[in-house]
Amino acid sequence: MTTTHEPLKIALLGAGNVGSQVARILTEDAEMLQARVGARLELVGVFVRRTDAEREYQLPGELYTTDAEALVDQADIVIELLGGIEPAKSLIQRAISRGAAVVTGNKALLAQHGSELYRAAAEAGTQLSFEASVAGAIPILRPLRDSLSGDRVTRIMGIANGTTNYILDQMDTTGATFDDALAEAQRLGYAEADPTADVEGHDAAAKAAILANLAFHAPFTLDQVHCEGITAITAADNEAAAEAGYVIKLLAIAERITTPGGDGADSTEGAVLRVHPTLLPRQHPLAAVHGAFNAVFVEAENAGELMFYGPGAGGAPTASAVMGDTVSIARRLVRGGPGRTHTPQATLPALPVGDATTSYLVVLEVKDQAGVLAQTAGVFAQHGVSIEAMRQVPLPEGHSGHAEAESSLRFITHRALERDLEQTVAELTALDVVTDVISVLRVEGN
Ligand SMILES: NC(=O)c1ccc[n+]([C@@H]2O[C@H](COP(=O)([O-])OP(=O)(O)OC[C@H]3O[C@@H](n4cnc5c(N)ncnc54)[C@H](O)[C@@H]3O)[C@@H](O)[C@H]2O)c1
Ligand SMILES: N[C@@H](CCO)C(=O)O
Ligand code: NA
Repeated sequence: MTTTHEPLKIALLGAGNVGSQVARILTEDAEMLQARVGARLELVGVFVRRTDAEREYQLPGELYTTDAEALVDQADIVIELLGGIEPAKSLIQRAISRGAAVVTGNKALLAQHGSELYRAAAEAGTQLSFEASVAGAIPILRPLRDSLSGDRVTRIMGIANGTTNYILDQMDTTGATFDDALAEAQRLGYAEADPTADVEGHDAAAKAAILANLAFHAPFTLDQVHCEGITAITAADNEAAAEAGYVIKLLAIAERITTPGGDGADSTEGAVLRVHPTLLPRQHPLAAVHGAFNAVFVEAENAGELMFYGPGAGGAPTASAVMGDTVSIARRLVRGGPGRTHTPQATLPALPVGDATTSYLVVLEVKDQAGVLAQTAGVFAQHGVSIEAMRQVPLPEGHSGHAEAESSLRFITHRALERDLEQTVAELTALDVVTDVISVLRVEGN
């Protein structure tokens, strides 16, 4: 193919897990990319901490630089794969203000400062794309932004963090310990530089905010996401879940809701964003997502239920999403046409998690005496929480138990307001006949 357009200059910031794979693809697939874009994608430099460090994919030495600003200033497209807030944010702002297009996988940055950056890009008439920031290789942001832009998304449930899915899956299927599974996820390049962001749910929460932005066309941020990680999940939780026919997944949930109102209060339309360990029935499509795979389950008014599935982490898969954004941007630079900027315009308030409805699995260790059932069931009733199923189950293996405890009770509730469920559990905990609360887990998809 003949190309008349001059080469497009690409600056790569970061040569870690993802950056080194982007460098490899830009080099090894240069011809293919040129054919698809209609111009050569010329890698003009890679910003690194040390130019002489050993890397997974080695480029000619002269391409490495420690001068990020000079590199950004000569680029048509800047690919940011440093992670973290600074210097990533300033470098992206610098690129935008020069009119360069930007591709990033930096969810931590976008979930906190996205609105400011989207606005800056729109004002500068340049493009900012970030498919890699949510669910790695899976095309999910483009479908939300484009394919579903004529529909109304009502709810998203995602397995959006590969590391925690890998850990929970290993614990469920092989009985691995939390620490061993985490070490393996780190070795395989799924985990963030500081894996606290993975296991405490912050990475999934950042993705929930970005997904909600695109799905609901409103500017949600990380601090509006209710976030619980997986560090408190115990063997007893796993056992209780398995015994009741569920699997535990860390879900990122964004849903449009209308509060019930009543008692003088008006009903409000808004969105609740939450990340927490969640029980799913074993037959739910998301329950079949194993290892470090991700999946995003989308419900829309007209489309119905959709599921997007694939590798959500790892160098090469994430680099695939980065390259997709890069090619798309490059084509527009070559052929003209409006850039794709994302400017959330709707106003949809973020509502507190107490307004969400869900159901709970509650496992209590109780004294084996007359009236225990009536007393515990009574607490659910007082808070208007309806019980779907109740069973007396054996105390979990390895659960030492209290001297007077001879039994445990497992309740599964119908859907109820989160705040009513929370109060129910608090009151159950305080009952004299309840000697321990073994598990409290939310259930979705039943
Ligand atoms: N690894 C994945 O599976 C994955 C998936 C999706 C998105 N992401 C995102 O992609 C980005 C990159 O992830 P990664 O896994 O490649 O991380 P990484 O830690 O492997 O690579 C980041 C690189 O940037 C360099 N860097 C960081 N700060 C720097 C600074 N101030 N100056 C010079 N160099 C600096 C680091 O030395 C490192 O080599 C992050 O935003 C991450 O959240 C990663
Ligand atoms: N640490 C993240 C990388 C992908 O964003 C994960 O485990 O999913
Ligand atoms: Na993606």
